[in-house]
Amino acid sequence: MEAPTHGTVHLSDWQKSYFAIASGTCTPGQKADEYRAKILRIQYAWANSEISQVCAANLFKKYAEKYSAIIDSDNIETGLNNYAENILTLAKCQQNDSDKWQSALTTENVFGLKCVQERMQASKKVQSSQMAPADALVLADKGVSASAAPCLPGLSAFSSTGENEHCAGSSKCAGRGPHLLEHPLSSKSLQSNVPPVTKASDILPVSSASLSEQIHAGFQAAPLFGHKEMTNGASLKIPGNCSDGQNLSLPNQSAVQAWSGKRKAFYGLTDKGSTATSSLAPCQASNTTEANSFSGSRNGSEESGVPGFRTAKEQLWVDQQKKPQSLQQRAPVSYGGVKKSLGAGRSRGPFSKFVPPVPKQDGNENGGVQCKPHARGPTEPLLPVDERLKSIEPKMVELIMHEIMDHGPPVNWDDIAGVEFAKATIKEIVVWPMLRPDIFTGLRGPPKGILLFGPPGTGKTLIGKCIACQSGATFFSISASSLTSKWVGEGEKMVRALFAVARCQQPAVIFIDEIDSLLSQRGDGEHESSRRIKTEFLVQLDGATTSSEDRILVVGATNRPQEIDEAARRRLVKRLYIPLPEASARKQIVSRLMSKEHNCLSEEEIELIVKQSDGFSGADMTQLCREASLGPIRSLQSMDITTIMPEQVRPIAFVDFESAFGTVRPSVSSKDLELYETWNRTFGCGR
Ligand SMILES: Nc1ncnc2c1ncn2[C@@H]1O[C@H](COP(=O)(O)OP(=O)(O)OP(=O)(O)O)[C@@H](O)[C@H]1O
Repeated sequence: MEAPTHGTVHLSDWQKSYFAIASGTCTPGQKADEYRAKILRIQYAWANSEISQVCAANLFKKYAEKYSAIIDSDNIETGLNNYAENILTLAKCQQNDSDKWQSALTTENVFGLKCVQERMQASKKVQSSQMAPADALVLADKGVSASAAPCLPGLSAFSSTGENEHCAGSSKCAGRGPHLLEHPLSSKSLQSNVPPVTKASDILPVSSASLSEQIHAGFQAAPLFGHKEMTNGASLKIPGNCSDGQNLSLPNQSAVQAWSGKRKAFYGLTDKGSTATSSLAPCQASNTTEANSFSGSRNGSEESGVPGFRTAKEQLWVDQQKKPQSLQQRAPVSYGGVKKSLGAGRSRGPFSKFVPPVPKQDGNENGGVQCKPHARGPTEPLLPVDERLKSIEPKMVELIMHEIMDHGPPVNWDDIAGVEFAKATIKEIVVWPMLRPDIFTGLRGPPKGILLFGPPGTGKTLIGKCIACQSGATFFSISASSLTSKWVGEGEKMVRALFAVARCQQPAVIFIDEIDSLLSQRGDGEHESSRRIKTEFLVQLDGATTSSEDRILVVGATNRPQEIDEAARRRLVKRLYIPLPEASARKQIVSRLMSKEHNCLSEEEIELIVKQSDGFSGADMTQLCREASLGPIRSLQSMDITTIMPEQVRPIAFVDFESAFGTVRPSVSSKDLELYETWNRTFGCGR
């Protein structure tokens, strides 16, 4: 991008800052400032039509991610991780690497301020114990004076967490200063004293102006994402409760809120359902419920190094917990704050109905480049606007939505009997990285493809689905043979469309059953269309056309691993053998299935069933139980099936299993098993 020539931005500045950042010599604060400045420059360039919106959005994403990564990083050397610390820094004007963020407020002068003095006096008089004793004690422990803190009762719990955004810019910071501990009104008095609300103008006017200015400057990046209210001066206006005079609207609080809002804005810009206004409204979190839950959930947590303090990621986690159960299930904890705000921003999971990407309906949501949930009527046309879906035929998206995307019930690890090694490996290499992309980076990053191989009916599909459920990913399940047969001539397009939709719905798991038929070794007789599908698949799998940050996992399953060619094998880096269930797993399957039925099986009888079913697959065991469950019905021979009462059906007994063994046989031959074992020894990643 060409450097804008207007204003104070010059090419040399641009280059200088680039080299400063690249040199690795600048502090995290300087880097953050630089990235923020870059974001502004991008915005100027865009506003002046020097770059396209797409280009601006891409650049913005890039730098916003870098910026967020710094302010979110828990690493002391590379990040400005500590939210409270930064607020404190702002107010104290110490340890601040950026002179842009200077504040006139210091620990030394804060007590000299008239308003603070007044509040101290007032708090002396007020004996009402609006603050919860526990909170007060926590504050006291920290040496923070509530009497000096301009907190409302509703904010008391917040204070106790150490992240009272409202107070952080003023007395909390001061409270941490050396003088406060010796102050007559310090920890003892705060235990019962909560000061009355003070007019905004009374409180610490000194620090407000400069901070507000800086923050306004920082906010100007917002329009790129369509949050107009952030630039028109309303960005620092606190909506709802906060502005009605009941709560504080201290100038310096505003600054701190704005600082927090500014940070949140970076999370909230593209976050589903998170408008700029809400992200700039810490006061909403100051209602008692929020404050209490905040306090409660973090008590004793030392994760961030500040007891009771929550980072933005943790806040996200708490927010997730507050969502209805169904939502939680669909979108489990995502710690990838940066990714969340700037990535696909999906809010649905594997079991909800597919929500096609549609154009944004108003400028304030998502900035128009992301997918957005939308309740679409049956006749309403599908309008893919996501860049990644522009070249995809809508009918393909429809097909994927109806036939490939899985809407079934969730699967837990406990639902899969046995295969402990495979489950443990998958959790480690796939599920955790999908849940914590921030930790599993570089070499720890998840593979793009894994292969589950083994006899039929051993739970490979279950595992694929479980991966999706447990990692909060959207589950796409397709049989490779249907690519070549069902969508004749369209298979290649379907592969492309599938990956494109998955990219919009990431994190996503694409489960491909019978993957051998897609990736079989090339032969002379290979059909041209099959070859094209295979090529397209390998291209997609390689991520050649995708960003390396895409969180899409391909899980291939096969009963014929030996047919997979070398190139494909290499790409499916983790090849896990899913063997026949051992005795303990078979017992688990029978016990689990029987526990849902009326039965009279004793422990010994179950053991006998397990013994007798040696060599059965999971699917065989299920079939055996089904067959046995029909026994009681068959024994009602003489009765009219249309008239019998449910209670007339006797419980399932061992005798039913005995007769079931007469018709249900193991589906896997020992010869096949040998083949799997051999292939596992050669190419498998198991033990
Ligand atoms: N390990 C297992 N634990 C519990 N149930 C199992 C297990 N393995 C198989 N089943 C039962 O068998 C059914 C079929 O399993 P699944 O489809 O996952 O096997 P698969 O290995 O994918 O088979 P295929 O190779 O034929 O596609 C499951 O719905 C489940 O009822």
